[in-house]
Amino acid sequence: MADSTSSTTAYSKPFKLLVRSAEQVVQVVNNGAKVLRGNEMKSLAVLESRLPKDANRRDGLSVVVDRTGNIHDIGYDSDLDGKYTEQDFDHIVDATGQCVIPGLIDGHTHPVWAGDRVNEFSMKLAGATYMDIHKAGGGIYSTVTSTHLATEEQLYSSLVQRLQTMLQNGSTTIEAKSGYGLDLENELKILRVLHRAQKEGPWNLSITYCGAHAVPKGSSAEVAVKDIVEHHLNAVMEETKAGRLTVDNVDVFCETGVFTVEQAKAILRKGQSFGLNANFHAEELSYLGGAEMGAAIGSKAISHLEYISPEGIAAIAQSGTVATLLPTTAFQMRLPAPPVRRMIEQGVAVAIGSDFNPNAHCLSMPVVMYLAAVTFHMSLEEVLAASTINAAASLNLADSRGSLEIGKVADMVLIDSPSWEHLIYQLGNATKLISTVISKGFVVRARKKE
Ligand SMILES: N=CN[C@@H](CCC(=O)O)C(=O)O
Ligand SMILES: [Zn+2]
Repeated sequence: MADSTSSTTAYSKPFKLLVRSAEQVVQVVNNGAKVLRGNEMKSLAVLESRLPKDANRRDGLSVVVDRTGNIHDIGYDSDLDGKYTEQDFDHIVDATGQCVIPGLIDGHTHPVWAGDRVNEFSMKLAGATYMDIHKAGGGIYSTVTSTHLATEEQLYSSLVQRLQTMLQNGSTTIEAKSGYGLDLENELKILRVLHRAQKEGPWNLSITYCGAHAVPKGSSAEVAVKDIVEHHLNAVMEETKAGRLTVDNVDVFCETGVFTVEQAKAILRKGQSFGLNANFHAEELSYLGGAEMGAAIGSKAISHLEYISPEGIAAIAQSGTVATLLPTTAFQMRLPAPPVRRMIEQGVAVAIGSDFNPNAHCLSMPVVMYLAAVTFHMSLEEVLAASTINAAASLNLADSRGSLEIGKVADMVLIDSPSWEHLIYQLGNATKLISTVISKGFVVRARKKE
C-alpha cells in the first residue's frame, strides 16, 4: 500500500482506520490477561518492526480498526498488505518511525470544581500541612464553597478544557470523581456535569460518586454517613436508573479526622449493593487499616496508600484489589513514597493516576509516569502497565481497554520516537512527542508535522 491519507464518506468502507508502518506496537498484554500482578508488571508484550532479509526498508506494524471502533487486526505491513487495500479504510494514519501504545488510563482524578488554591500552595511551601489547612476550613472546604457558587455551565466548560488537556497528553480513559458538592444538590450538579461530558466528549470517563470527600461544615461524620447511606446514594442511583446520570464507582476519603474505617465501610457497602465498584482513598496521611477493610469487602481499588501496613499489603495482594498510587500528590506534599517495591514483590497489581485536583494540579499522565519511575522506584515497564491494563482493572474496564488486542476498543497514542520509553524519559515533552491520539477509533489529536 502506498503512503496516503484518505478520508471519504462515512460508513462506505468496511474499516474505520488503519494505523500503519509503526516502529513498535506496545500491546502491553497479548494473552487476554485482565491485570498484571506484582512481577508480571515487569515484562510487556511489545511488537517490533523488522528488517527482512535482502530488504532495504523495515517491515512496520499496522493496526486495523473496525467500524465499531474496535481493534480488528494487528500485524506486519507485509502480512496485512495481502488482506486489505487502501480503499477499505475511511482513514489511514502513517506511523512510520513512531510507536503505538494503548491510550493512557488516568486512574484517579477530581476534575469538577471552581476557583483555585494557589494561595494554599504557597502556604504549604512555607510549611503548612494539608491537614492544618483542612482543619482551618481551607482545602476541600474552600473548593466546596467556590463549586457551590458555580453554575453547571461554568463547571462543564472548565471540565471540558481539563479533559481536552488530558487527552492531548494521551489519556483516553479518565476516572472522574464528584466530591466538591458534599450536599446532595451540589453532588448531583457535579455528577450531571460528568454525565454530560461522558455523552458529548471523545474521552471515556469512569464516573465516581465521592459525596464522602469531607464532613460537611456544621455537620458530623456520623450524620454525614447516615445521610449518604440512607438518602444520598439512593437519590444518586434513582437518577442513574432514569438515565440522567452515569455512576460506576463509589469513593470515600477514609482518613484520620475525616471518615473512619467503619464509616467508610458503611458507605462503600451501600454503594456495592447498587453494583458500584468500591474505589476509595485510604492510608494517605496516616495508617487506619483502610486497606485491610477495603480488601475484605472486595474493593476494586484503593488509592494513595502511603501509610499502608504490611498486613494491608498482604490483604490487597490476596484480594486482588488494585493499589492506585498517586505520585504527584506524594511529591508535592512531600509524603513518604508508598512501599511500592514491597507491594510489587508481594504480588499487588499497581495502577497510577494523576489525582488532578486543586491541591495537586497536574493534567498530564506522562508527568505522573515520570514521577512514578523516579520517586516511587518503578521501572518503565511497571509504569506503563500501571497506566494501562492495571488502571483499566482498577475501574473494572479491562475487558475492553488497557491493552492493544483484537476485540478491544481502539484507544491508541502514537509517539514520535524510536521507542515508547521516550514518553516517560522526556520529562515535560509529551505534547510534542505525542503526534496522534485515537479514541474509539477516531483520531482526536493529530499534530501537524513541524
Ligand atoms: N485526599 C483527598 N482527596 C484529594 C485531595 C482533594 C483536595 O484537596 O481538594 C486527593 O486525593 O489528594
Ligand atoms: Zn483523590
